[in-house]
Amino acid sequence: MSAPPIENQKLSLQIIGKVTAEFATILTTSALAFVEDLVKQFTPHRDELLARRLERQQQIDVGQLPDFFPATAHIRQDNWQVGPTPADLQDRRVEITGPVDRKMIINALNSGAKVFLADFEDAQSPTWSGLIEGQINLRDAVNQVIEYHSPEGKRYQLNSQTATLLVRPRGWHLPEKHMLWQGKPIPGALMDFGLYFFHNAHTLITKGSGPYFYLPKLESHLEARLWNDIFNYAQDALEIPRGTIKATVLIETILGAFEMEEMLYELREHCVGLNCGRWDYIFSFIKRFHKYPDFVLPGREQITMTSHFLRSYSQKVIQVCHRRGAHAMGGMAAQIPIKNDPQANEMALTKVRADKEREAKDGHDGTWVAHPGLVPIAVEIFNKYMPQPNQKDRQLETIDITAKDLLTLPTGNITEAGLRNNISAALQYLEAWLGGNGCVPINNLMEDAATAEIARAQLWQWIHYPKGVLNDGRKITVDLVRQTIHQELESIRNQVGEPRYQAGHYPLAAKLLEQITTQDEFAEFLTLVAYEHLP
Ligand SMILES: CC(=O)SCCNC(=O)CCNC(=O)[C@H](O)C(C)(C)COP(=O)(O)OP(=O)(O)OC[C@H]1O[C@@H](n2cnc3c(N)ncnc32)[C@H](O)[C@@H]1OP(=O)(O)O
Ligand SMILES: O=CC(=O)O
Ligand SMILES: [Mg+2]
Repeated sequence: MSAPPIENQKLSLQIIGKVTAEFATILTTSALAFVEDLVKQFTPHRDELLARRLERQQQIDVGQLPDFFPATAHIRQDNWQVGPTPADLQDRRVEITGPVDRKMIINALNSGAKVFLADFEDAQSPTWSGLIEGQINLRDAVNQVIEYHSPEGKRYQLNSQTATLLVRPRGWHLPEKHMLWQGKPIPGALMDFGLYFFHNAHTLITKGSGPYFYLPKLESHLEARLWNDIFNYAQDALEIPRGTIKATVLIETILGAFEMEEMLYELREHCVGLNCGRWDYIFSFIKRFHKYPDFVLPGREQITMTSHFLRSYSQKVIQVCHRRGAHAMGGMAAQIPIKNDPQANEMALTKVRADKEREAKDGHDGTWVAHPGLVPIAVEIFNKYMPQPNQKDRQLETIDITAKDLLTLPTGNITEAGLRNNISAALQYLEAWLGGNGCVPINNLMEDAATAEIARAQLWQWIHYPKGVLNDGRKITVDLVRQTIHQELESIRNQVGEPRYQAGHYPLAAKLLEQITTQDEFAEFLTLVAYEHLP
């Protein structure tokens, strides 16, 4: 299917957000016509697939546990490979991620990592200004003219050698309320993908790179097929050969784990890898089984990648990817460097090292880091275990991961410290997110939308089921959570001081957290609830 010429189209997309002179360089008539085309072509199907997610949830709610589909067994058995991997994606040993903030984009591209994932998703609060500024920043980065002057007088610009750029658009669930089509918010993913692709695809190709994407939170191979259709449509519209776009799919939902091979198949012309998005994966595990009183997980600090269900899933990702010629990317350790406390810092770095070492030894072809200070550590470990650009030739055919492995509950307990940490982290994260910041350090850990989802999902689960009991015997109740939210809010208020507290969004964060954890219904996404309050 090829798109009609953009110049002949009459624009019916409505822009509700502010359009400054600088924003107008992104929100051009041609770019908006392109986004509008994508929206017209693909929104109805996106809506159907979101409805299908709810149907799957209803099936699970009545006891149908997920399993590998008999109907797609031929895809898992047949002989096929993904399309070729471009030269600048062959070696992905360390990928740094970060929001589309101007300074951070420069720092990340200069960090020494092989790849930079510029994030419109877990690490980005989707304010209108933040998103459009992010598009400006990315365009300037692609054109190698990006600069930043800090208030302290420091000047930032790109090094001669930089990381390969990958962009992660928002997940299918997130709307963009500042762009309306037929009076309704458009899918945020189509805005992020459409604007970035329209403005940068040709330049990237000319530079010898390409339009590369990370695809988040997919729940089924049909959702992967939708992205494939979008890629074909977009490439045809801009007269770019099909197969030029290269994507990496995050396996970060429990249902997606049962269809990872099918997802790779659907996107085989466009897909070069899968990634273990461990944080959303844990969240998805809690969410999809939230009706099961026995599926109550221990405190999130105890759910590590060595837990059977997570280790099994990461091994499955490696097995599937290597069988099909794709990169099997590892995930993000939550630890970040700790300033002014060498001992605590060393302990954090030891945890990061152990995580990266396990990934490299297991067969991952690369990993994620959250901070430039972690790049040399991860590089050193992957250099040691993977001197070659990747280890795709390592086949894990003797490993047999079953549905039971993927559904084995992690063991552990729930402590008061864990309860307080979930409440405090969710409160502080939500407050930051409502203020336009999508990734923050809290207690020396990186917290983003995925980790905050785990925190609030656990609180809901612990309140609602008999197994939600602290290790000192106290049942976690609505009253206990309310009272602890209040206490943690006061403690944060003392810590940040009155001016910061008054200028921030703390009471709203507390209200939303209380609502989402104590209500009967399990909210599909925290970010959807909070988005109503975002400018
Ligand atoms: C579950 C998932 O989806 S994981 C993927 C999503 N999450 C992310 O992308 C995490 C990204 N990381 C971050 O946002 C940050 O590292 C944080 C918020 C965790 C910590 O940030 P800070 O407290 O500002 O870190 P810190 O003060 O140590 O930063 C030192 C320098 O490194 C820079 N920096 C820190 N993290 C990054 C990053 N990820 N990319 C680029 N630069 C970074 C800072 O901008 C700062 O630069 P400067 O010295 O030039 O001013
Ligand atoms: O996106 C990554 C995750 O862990 O979630
Ligand atoms: Mg994620």
